[in-house]
Amino acid sequence: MAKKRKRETNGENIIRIGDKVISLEGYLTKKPRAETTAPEPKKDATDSTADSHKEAHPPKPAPTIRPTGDPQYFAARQALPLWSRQEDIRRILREKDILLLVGETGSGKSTQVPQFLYKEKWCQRRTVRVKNGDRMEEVGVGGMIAVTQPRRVAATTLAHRVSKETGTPLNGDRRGGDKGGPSVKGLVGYSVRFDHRVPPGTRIKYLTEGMLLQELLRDPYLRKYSAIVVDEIHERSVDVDLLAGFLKQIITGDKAGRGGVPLKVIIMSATANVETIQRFFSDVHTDGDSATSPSPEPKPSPSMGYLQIEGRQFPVEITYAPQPVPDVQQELLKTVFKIHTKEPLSDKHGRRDILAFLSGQEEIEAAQKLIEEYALTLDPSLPKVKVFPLFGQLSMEAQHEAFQPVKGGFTRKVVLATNIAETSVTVPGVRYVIDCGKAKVKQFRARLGMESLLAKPISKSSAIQRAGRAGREGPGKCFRLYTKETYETLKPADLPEILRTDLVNSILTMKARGIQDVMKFPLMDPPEQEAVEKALLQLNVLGALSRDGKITDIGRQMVQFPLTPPLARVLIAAADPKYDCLLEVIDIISCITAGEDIFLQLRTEEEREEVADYRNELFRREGDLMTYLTTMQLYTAENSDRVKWCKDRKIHIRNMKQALNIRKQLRGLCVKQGMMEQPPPDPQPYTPVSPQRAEAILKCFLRGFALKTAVLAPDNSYVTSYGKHVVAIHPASILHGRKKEAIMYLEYVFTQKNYAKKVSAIQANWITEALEEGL
Ligand SMILES: Nc1ncnc2c1ncn2[C@@H]1O[C@H](COP(=O)(O)OP(=O)(O)OP(=O)(O)O)[C@@H](O)[C@H]1O
Repeated sequence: MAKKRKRETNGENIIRIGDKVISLEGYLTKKPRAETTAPEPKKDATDSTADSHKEAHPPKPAPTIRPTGDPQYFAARQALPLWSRQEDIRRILREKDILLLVGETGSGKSTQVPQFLYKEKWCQRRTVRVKNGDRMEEVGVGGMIAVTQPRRVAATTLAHRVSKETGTPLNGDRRGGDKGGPSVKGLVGYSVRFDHRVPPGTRIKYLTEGMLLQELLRDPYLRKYSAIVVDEIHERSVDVDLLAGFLKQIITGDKAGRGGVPLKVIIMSATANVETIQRFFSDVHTDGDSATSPSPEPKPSPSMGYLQIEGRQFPVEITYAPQPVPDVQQELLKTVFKIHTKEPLSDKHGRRDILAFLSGQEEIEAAQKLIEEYALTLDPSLPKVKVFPLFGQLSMEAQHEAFQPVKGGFTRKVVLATNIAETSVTVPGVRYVIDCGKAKVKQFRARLGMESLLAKPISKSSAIQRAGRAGREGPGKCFRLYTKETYETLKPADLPEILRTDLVNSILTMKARGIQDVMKFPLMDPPEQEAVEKALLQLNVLGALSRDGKITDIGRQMVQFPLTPPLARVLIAAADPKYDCLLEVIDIISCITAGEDIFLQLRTEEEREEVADYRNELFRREGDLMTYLTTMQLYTAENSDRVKWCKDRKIHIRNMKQALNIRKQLRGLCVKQGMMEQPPPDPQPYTPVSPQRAEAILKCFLRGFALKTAVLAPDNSYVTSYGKHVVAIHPASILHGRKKEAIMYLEYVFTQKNYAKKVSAIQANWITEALEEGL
């Protein structure tokens, strides 16, 4: 990609990518335009019209089916509302390829459906003949069921639960098996980032949507699988929308790639927008890659069944705040201790623990501190309180702690979670839910290339899901820290992520999967054309797409990394002998992708004085990226007490550990891809990076972030190179208040003001160099 490419010069800056002609106006020059907002969701998530589509067959009387697996779970499984409908589920799927299954939270969808299906005839592995180039070859198709989850913690906890119910080991040894029956290999497995447990013989595999998308790149017909269960579709992450598009292509395609074996798709949720899903799977789009041209007439549904299962296992009593709550943290504290002091610790159903939903990591950590401090003042005759935080950036081990029974019998567990625990999961012991009514939502403004992360009111769908976490092991209670009137004003569902996110990643995934015309890819809610064009252009600048819109070798290499395309591009540039700084770049990327900032915010002058000397050792005048590098290098060189090392510098211990995990994974991937030799083990002596090497590292980052740069204007403000907006350096950056010739920033966020975050000082001419290298 090093060669310079000429832009078309018919009077304006334009570039052709495939069949798109995109203007470069505004990237290098100003082009004022009004901003638009993304459209509202079209339909209520809890749409009552769903009833009119109910399965035509009346429910059959509950057959007396004996569960298989571990007998200690028989009674609980038989009590689930889904249990008596298992024959209906099997019957529909014998006849049809798609089933939309709507059942209340806790009715047994995620745990039972795959168990109902894996013994079905259509679910057995078959050997078929498929075309490979000019010749026919024999391949195995089917045998496994994939169950996708929006989050890692849901995939792993469900796999643990189902492996217990089936009485088969997750670690793949042969000691398990139905009691008294023949020994079996593993039946259940899971696959999430950093962790895969797929024992030999696995028939039911829980995995994140992202992992299945990765598998699709390697196996476009999903030949391993007989069925894909898309669980919690209502969350409408970009990944699940892409997955739905790919699945639609497979089920409506000619099945030759699967040797004629159909792939069954089961879509599940408690709060799905039934109409949107039915409409999506009913009309057959043409994906633009097939030989046929788009059909003007929607074709009939490719064999879709719908089943709505009423009833929940246990009731959940909902209480609203009588009036608006001025201070949510205070109200949370009051509610936790009201429950704790007034309600029993357990009953005949088991423990009665608390799960509270807060908007983000910061709020959780603040609440944890408040609750722990207050708990110390309690009467010693009362049970103790043990708080567990639960948010996405925690390591999997730390997340799993919240799912363990609390140690010490006379103790109540209080789990403080983000919406990571909102769907799919059962947190054992939880019978009380406290819902603060907010969640941090990412919103990307394509035109500005800017992302905001603001706490916003949740949707009704989320509120229902949150309450659903309380009634899973016995009758539960949900305390909503907002009024009934506020609840009524909540939107039925959240805006699908694809309409409010940077599309660069999604489009690269489509291209890697061979989709040429991304505008024709089937999506439930297609994004605006302008957002797609911006993403195409950015991918071209990154060198991931050629000018004719095809994915390049670099693009193909980029999708192998669990990173955003700009960061993946930086990583690949770092392996180029011209820059040769892969280990350093991995260290920096690990720190910036490990969660919220690894540097804790210093709130008081005292705190600042306390850490000043320590932190000065880490700071580099080149800015935040080089500071992260020094921090990681010194941290890994430390071989006595890393916890103390972090505490002295007010560095987030958990995030630093997570950064180490990411570093290990990225190093492993780079070795596997032949980008570097196995690096020497830690600890390595610390050697400061020379200014020349720092320049190479920053230039490498510019390969991914040339469009995220700003130049100092005569009035001392920073003006972005793309769009010409004024941006300020965020107070958390070490370059805050400094005047540099030009800056590069990895994030552009809107909170109270437009802020550049993760900032580095660069030279203005490096920007043009990097852009020319890309174009
Ligand atoms: N990890 C677990 N520990 C204890 N009980 C569990 C666990 N997972 C599931 N269960 C039990 O199985 C029941 C059914 O769970 P399942 O996840 O299958 O329901 P669901 O219909 O998929 O719910 P949701 O829509 O809320 O995800 C739960 O209500 C709970 O009683």
